[in-house]
Amino acid sequence: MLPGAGGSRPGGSGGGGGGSAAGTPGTLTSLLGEGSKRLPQAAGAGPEMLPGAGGSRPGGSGGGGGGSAAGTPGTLTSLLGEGSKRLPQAVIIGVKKGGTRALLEFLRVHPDVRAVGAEPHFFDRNYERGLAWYRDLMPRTLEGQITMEKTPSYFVTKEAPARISSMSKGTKLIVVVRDPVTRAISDYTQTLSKKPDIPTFESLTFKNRTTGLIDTSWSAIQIGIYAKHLENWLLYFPIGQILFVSGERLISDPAGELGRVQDFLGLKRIITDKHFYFNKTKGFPCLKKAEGSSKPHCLGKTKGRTHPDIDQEVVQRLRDFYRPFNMKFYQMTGQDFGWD
Ligand SMILES: Nc1ncnc2c1ncn2[C@@H]1O[C@H](COP(=O)(O)OS(=O)(=O)O)[C@@H](OP(=O)(O)O)[C@H]1O
Repeated sequence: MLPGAGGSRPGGSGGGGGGSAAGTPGTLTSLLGEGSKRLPQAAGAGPEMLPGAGGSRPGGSGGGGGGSAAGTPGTLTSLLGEGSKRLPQAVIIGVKKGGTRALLEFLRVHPDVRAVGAEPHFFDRNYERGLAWYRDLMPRTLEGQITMEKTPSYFVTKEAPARISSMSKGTKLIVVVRDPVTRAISDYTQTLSKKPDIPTFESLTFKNRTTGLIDTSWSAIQIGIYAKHLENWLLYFPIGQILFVSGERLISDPAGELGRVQDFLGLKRIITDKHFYFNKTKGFPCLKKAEGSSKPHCLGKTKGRTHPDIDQEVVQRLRDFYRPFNMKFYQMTGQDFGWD
């Protein structure tokens, strides 16, 4: 276990939550080889503070830019105090390090999407503040515009499905998933960037290196058991109300994935391959024009970090560990993410 792995924040209950979800099927429980176990504090999950955190941007509503269906640009809308703050109709619930920021930034280009910039962490850490507090974080929208937010820790928060369902049973949920092994390494890389003295990835992976027993209580490992977390959501939402976005394809074919997302949200397909270019220096797709700007825009330097080299034997051991859970996840979602 990583002692106090990164993520503890004052007043925060953290992205933890989810021990074994009520109703975890016997197969998953036995695959894990254990009974209920608390998911520790998500490692190193600091809030992403975008400029104008809290949803606002200078002169903007956090939506900014883009004309609405009625033709009023978002920034003008908020300056005029037009429109109203609404609870989100769609939420990106995970997964941590899946590519959630990229998806939200790309979606914000759409004139009918308005999103809060920072992660509200309402359904995990701030729930006691109430829905009025949550709504107040949201940008103003006009009829026909969709309000969105992203907080990746919701996916692994045991209470989140019931809470989101009680806000609105019709909330559309989006999960960006990524190969759980790469995701774990990405998660560790983030923690390492904040706490350079932590033990190696290899030593944190195992409860006992000699026997090869994996420490499933380490959040970097635990978060990637997608099938287990999904069980918890399916107690409250039909599978058709959850869209699974491939984190890998979001990089290799952003326009293709954005096409699926726009369809799911009932939006006109406005974001297309014309909006993206591949930035060789960054090594990732970037926007030709960011929302509310005429300049090209790549994500910041905390996105697309160089990962440390991990012992290939350990990587292989993790691949073997995740395989049955991945298969189960493919079966549950009807999608093969090609992680093996
Ligand atoms: N276009 C583009 N630009 C930069 N980065 C991109 C992009 N698309 C996906 N990604 C991947 O997003 C990973 C970070 O995921 P999240 O934004 O979900 O992280 S977080 O949970 O909000 O911290 C991040 O992980 P790392 O590469 O490990 O840093 C990226 O691989």
